[in-house]
Amino acid sequence: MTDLPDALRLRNLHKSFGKKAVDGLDLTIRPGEFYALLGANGAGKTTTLRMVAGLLQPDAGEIFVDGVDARKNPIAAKQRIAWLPDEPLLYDKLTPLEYLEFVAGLWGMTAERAGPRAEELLRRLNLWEQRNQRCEGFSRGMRQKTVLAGALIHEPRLLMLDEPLTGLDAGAARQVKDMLVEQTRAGVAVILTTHILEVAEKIADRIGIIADGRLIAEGDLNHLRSLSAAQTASLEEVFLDLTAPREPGVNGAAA
Ligand SMILES: Nc1ncnc2c1ncn2[C@@H]1O[C@H](COP(=O)(O)OP(=O)(O)OP(=O)(O)O)[C@@H](O)[C@H]1O
Repeated sequence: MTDLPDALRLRNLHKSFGKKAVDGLDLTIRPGEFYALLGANGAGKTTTLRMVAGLLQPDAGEIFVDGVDARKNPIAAKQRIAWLPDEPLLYDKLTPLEYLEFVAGLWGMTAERAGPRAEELLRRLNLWEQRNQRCEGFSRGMRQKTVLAGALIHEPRLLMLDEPLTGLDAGAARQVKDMLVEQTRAGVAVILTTHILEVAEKIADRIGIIADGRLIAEGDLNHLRSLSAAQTASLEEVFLDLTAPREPGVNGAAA
């Protein structure tokens, strides 16, 4: 395991839209690691993930995915990535099975490889019974599970999810969370953004806190607690403490 390349390595990543959105970000995620990226609205989380997914061009910096330089070899990098945006596109007139066939076709997968993989994913996410129903009548949870299956069809090494649990009921959220943890056990690295701090607290191996496009703290919950002036129990309190605006000369958050 140790000689595997990092699932994701960002070095000195920059992106500005007039105002800096990502400002010299360094981030490393190991294979099989579950990483939660936290930050207030506008902190730069989505911009970071969109650059990794190849949807936005960085102004500067390095992006390596599973050892592949994503800026030099974007296609090879994309083949290793699954990207689930916060408002994923699902074709309502397709059934889950047709949707997975469509996505597999975009990846150039053969029917021999895609068919069993689609069945495995749909069964695992409790969608097999609905495999031939059009997605147009689906609940938010069923839609989210369908796009998650689509994101995983090509067996990516790095799974990136932007707010994947927002709006899901407890049952659907549990199925998605279980699926993500299962992926990490199979060696897939997972990075997700979430405002549901309990998810990060309970599932993540490591948590990164981003503010103004910079990583201001990173580690497991105990480590983050040790950085917080409050040293309080919940991640919510630690997060609020580390991201609170500081008066000059006040110690607290890690630089
Ligand atoms: N396409 C864009 N054009 C102009 N500004 C943008 C664009 N995308 C993001 N920004 C700005 O970049 C900054 C970072 O935004 P980003 O969406 O990455 O934050 P975020 O941490 O994902 O926030 P949220 O939790 O609200 O999703 C914000 O100031 C945002 O307004």
